Amino acid sequence: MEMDASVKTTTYSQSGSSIDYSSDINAISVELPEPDDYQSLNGFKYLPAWPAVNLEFSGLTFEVPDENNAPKTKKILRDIHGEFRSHELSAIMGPSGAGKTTLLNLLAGFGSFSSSGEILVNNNPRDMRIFRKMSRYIMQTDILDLQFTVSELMLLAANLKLGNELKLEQKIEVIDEILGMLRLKGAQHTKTDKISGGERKRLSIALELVNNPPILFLDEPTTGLDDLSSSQCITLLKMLASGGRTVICSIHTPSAKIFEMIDKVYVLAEGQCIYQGSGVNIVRYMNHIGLSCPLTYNPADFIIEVACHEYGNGYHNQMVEAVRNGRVFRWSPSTEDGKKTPTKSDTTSGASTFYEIDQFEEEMNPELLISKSSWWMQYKLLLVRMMIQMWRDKFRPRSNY
Ligand SMILES: Nc1ncnc2c1ncn2[C@@H]1O[C@H](COP(=O)(O)OP(=O)(O)OP(=O)(O)O)[C@@H](O)[C@H]1O
Repeated sequence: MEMDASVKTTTYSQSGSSIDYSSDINAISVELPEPDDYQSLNGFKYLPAWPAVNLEFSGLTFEVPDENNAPKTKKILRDIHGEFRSHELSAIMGPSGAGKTTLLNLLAGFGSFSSSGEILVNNNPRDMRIFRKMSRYIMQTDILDLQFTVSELMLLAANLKLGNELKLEQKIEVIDEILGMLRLKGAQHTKTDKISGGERKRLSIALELVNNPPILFLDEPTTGLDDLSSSQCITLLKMLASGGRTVICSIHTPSAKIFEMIDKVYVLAEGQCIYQGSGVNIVRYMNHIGLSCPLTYNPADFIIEVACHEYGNGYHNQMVEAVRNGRVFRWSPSTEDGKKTPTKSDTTSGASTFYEIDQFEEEMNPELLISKSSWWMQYKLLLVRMMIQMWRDKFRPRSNY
């Protein structure tokens, strides 16, 4: 029981915040002078503003060895093109096996060795050194430490990601703001094995927001959630996008309500793109090519059925061709003044003017690329976390059967 005393919580109160944290996790935070280059953005008072990011890809192909036909390969993605922009919530849709996760992984920078094609970040070739710092990937199954409360995990993430850049009080303010925005304050003292599915998903997002990344990738964020939690999750992602971020998720069959909230829909079928554009335009587009979506039908279900050839085989090639030759782009959301690339003033703070920039890297504040916490600090934090976890696990009440 001695250890229990050492892990008892301390209450910290700053700017209306009243979050309890494990004193062991707090022990590693050291007070430093206030940094100058943080600004108020989106309610995130102390987090740095990143430049907004547009992601463009062309000729993207991904193939794997065909196990049934040894010397041959199987094409998972076939020469696809597209663009995902800042300030937009984009969704990659398609039937099971269409290649959604594969595309999301390639865009996030995983498995790119066996792929071909070009991926551009704000019109420049993607530099993985920078891209890794600015993007976060939230997987379908979140891995959370069950023996910690929501607040403790958030503070650990803040210490790992923000290092000594911020004082403890400032980190607590940041955490408070994020938990407030994601409606997690009610669960802040609850251990993560007790929180609901929707709260778990929001916590996974909250943990990744700690350094305000400009690009978020999410694999099936609504899987396993009920209708209400799903639409709350998508509303939250839309809010993050409207703050200047580029939010890209894969999604299986969204409800009509969720589908309406998506700014840009990218539909895959058999590794090819059959539609990219605004979700609200999809019915008019399909009408245009001779496919009539019944009034009472969910357009998302309808296009997935089309992708599964339920309305015949003739439409697939026609739709792929319309994407290839650019005819489909008239159904895309309009860009401001026809300008697509974010400017220096267009950041995750929510600014929204667009014009050309030549060197994206030059626009970045070099401070953003420097790791905020040293390997030694990370080692100490993770060691303390492991010890607390082992201790709590040892004294966790177990059922007798
Ligand atoms: N490394 C690999 N080796 C062999 N096959 C693969 C590999 N990666 C993906 N595939 C296959 O490629 C296809 C697309 O996979 P992917 O996971 O991208 O589909 P998805 O659209 O996300 O499907 P789901 O909605 O079911 O998750 C599937 O048929 C999958 O089995």
